[in-house]
Amino acid sequence: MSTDDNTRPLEAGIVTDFSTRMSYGSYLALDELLDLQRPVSVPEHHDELLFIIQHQTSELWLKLMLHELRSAQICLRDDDIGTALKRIARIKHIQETLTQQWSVLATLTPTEYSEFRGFLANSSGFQSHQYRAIEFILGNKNEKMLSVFEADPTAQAELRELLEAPSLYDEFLRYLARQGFDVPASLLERDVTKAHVFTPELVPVFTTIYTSATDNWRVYEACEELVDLEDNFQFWRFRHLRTVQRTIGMKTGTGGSSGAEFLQRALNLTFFPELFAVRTEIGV
Ligand code: HEM
Ligand SMILES: N[C@@H](CC(=O)c1ccccc1NC=O)C(=O)O
Repeated sequence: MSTDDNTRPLEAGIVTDFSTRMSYGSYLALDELLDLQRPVSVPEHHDELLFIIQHQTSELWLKLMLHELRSAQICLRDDDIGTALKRIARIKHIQETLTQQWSVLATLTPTEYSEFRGFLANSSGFQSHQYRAIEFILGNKNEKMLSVFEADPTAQAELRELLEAPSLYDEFLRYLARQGFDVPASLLERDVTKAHVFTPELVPVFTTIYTSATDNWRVYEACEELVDLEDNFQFWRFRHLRTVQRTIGMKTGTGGSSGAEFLQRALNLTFFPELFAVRTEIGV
C-alpha cells in the first residue's frame, strides 16, 4: 500500500522497545566502534578521518581473512579439501574488496596528505601485525619482521607461532603427498620458519595435475584457487605502491624505509612459484 506523502508507514509488528532487548547497536558494539576514530592532527584536518577509516576497515577485513586462512589450513590438515576451497572462495572476495577500496583513498591529494602526514610520526602500515600474519601464513616468512613488534609482546608471540608453523602451501603440499602425489621429501621436511624457495622437482607434480585435470578436478581447482590468491595479493600490493607514488612520490616512509622502492621490491616475491612455473611446461 502506498501513501500520498511519499513516506513508508511503519508496520505494527516493528519492534521499538529495546530497553530489555538486544538491539543492532548493542550487538555490534557500535558505541565503541564509532568512538575509535581519533584524529591526531591539530587543528584537526578534514581528511584524517578518511585516512583512519580506510585503515580501520582494512584491518577488519584482514581480521576476517586471517580467520578464514587459519580455517583453510585446518581443513587441509584434515583432508577436507571441499571446505578449504569454500574458505578460499571467501578470501578472494575479501581481497577484491580490499583492492577496490584503494580508490577511496586515491581522492586524497598529495597536498592534503602532506598537511597531516607529520602528525603520523613513525607509525606505518609496516607495523600491521595482522598484515604480517597473513604474509606468514601465505609463506612469506621472515624472522627479521618480528623485531618491529618488540613493544607488543602479544602480537610478537602470535607472529612467532605462525613463523614456526607450516604455511598454507606447506599444508597443501602435505595434503597432495597424502593423496599419492610425488611431492619431494625435501619440501615435506623443510624448515618452515624460512620462506619457500622455488623447487624445480615439484613442478612435474603440477604438470601431472594440470594435464590430467579431468581426473583430478578437485586438486586442479585447489591449485587454481591458490593462483588466484597470489594474483589478488599482488594486485593489492600494486595498488598500494601506486597510491604511495601518487601521494608521497619518492619520499622515504614514516616507518623508515626507502618508501616506493621498498614496496616495489615486494612485487618480486612469490608464494607459490611452482604453480606459475607449470604454465611454461603446458602444451607447446
Ligand atoms: C596515503 C596512503 C599510504 C601511504 C603514503 C603509504 C605508505 C607506505 C610506505 C612508504 C610504506 C613502507 C614502510 C614505511 O617506511 O613506512 C608502507 C608500508 C605498508 N603499508 Fe602503507 N601507505 C598508505 C596506505 C596504506 C593503507 C590504506 C594500508 C592498509 C592497511 C597500508 C598498509 C601498509 C602495509 C601492510 C605496509 C607494509 C608492506 C610490506 O611490508 O611490504 N598502507 N606504506
Ligand atoms: N608510511 C606512510 C604513513 C602511512 O601510510 C601510515 C601511517 C600510519 C598508519 C598507517 C599508515 N599506512 C600505511 O603505511 C608514509 O610514509 O606516509
